[in-house]
Amino acid sequence: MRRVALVTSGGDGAGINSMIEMLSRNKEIDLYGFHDGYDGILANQPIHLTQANCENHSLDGTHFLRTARSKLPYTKNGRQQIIQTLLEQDFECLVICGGSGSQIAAKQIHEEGMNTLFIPMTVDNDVIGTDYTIGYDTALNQILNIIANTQSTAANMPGRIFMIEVLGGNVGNLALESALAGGCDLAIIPEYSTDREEIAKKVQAKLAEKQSLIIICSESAYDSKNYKAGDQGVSFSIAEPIEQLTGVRVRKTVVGFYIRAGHPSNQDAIIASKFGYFTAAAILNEDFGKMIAMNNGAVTTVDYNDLDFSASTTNQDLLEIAKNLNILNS
Ligand SMILES: Nc1ncnc2c1ncn2[C@@H]1O[C@H](COP(=O)(O)OP(=O)(O)O)[C@@H](O)[C@H]1O
Ligand SMILES: O=P(O)(O)OC[C@H]1O[C@](O)(COP(=O)(O)O)[C@@H](O)[C@@H]1O
Repeated sequence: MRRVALVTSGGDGAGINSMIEMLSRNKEIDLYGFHDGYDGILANQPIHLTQANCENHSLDGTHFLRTARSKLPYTKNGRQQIIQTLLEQDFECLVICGGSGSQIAAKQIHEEGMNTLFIPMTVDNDVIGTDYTIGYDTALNQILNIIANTQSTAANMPGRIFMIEVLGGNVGNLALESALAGGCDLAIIPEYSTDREEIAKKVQAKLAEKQSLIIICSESAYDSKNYKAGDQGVSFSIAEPIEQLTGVRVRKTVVGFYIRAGHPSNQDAIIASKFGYFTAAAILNEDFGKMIAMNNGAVTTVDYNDLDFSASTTNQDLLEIAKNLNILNS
């Protein structure tokens, strides 16, 4: 039996239970999870993740394991504490599920003495080396529900500007994709100029052509570097000059954390299941130091050393379409 530890780290992502459930099915793997990310490893109360414990819960919105942000991996000393605790318990590998920050930690922990595998999980879909992250599709679907309802009220009561603010961290993928999928009029994303006056002029020009406008605004569309992940309310400051210029009140919805929870969509559940299946294979083949990824529609394993951390994670195809449609804040 291969003794394997698993943590989730950073923001939660719907579907991760499917990945864990799939991994727990493998009879050659003895799987243990720790609550609360890296801190949970030091708290050292492993939970045996057997198939019997995991089955029937893969589609739950509540994860098998709580996730968390932790100071530990930022220092070599912290990482050594994690490694030593796991080695003392004879773990052969640590599976880390998380976003772009957790990915850095996974690589460092691997290089410093503990085999790791990394599974991309974040609603932001901003992880280097993979087209897809667990949780993204469910979050998009939740946003699309909100857009659909807003479109109804926009049709019922014309003459209004609606602005829907969504999560996404430093990357505009959630805003970009939901604006395109939802047929919205503008996506304000951090990759483009967030100059308030320019945005207001663009909105004014669009309002001259349409009865109502629906704008999707990324949480990080700040015009300064002061943004911290999870800050909310940027749409209020963007709306102010729009209202002054157009004389129309902006009706705002800050979607916030509603989108991170809930039952996973089929896409999240099936991709997570595939990730679990390929993670088991990587463990049995001792193919460590890798990320399980989705690229061009296929599950792949990507060596940490092949990751280009300076690359953009914004979806370039969608960006091109949005640019051509003139629905970006540029
Ligand atoms: N540069 C880094 N070096 C080492 N560990 C990091 C780094 N960035 C993040 N981490 C670890 O990963 C955790 C999650 O990272 P964070 O960026 O908050 O979320 P996510 O992994 O979902 O992007 C952090 O709390 C920290 O424990
Ligand atoms: O829950 P917190 O700690 O406030 O974090 C909020 C951040 O988490 C996210 O929802 C997901 O981020 P990560 O998955 O990268 O951790 C971001 O969209 C948001 O900026």
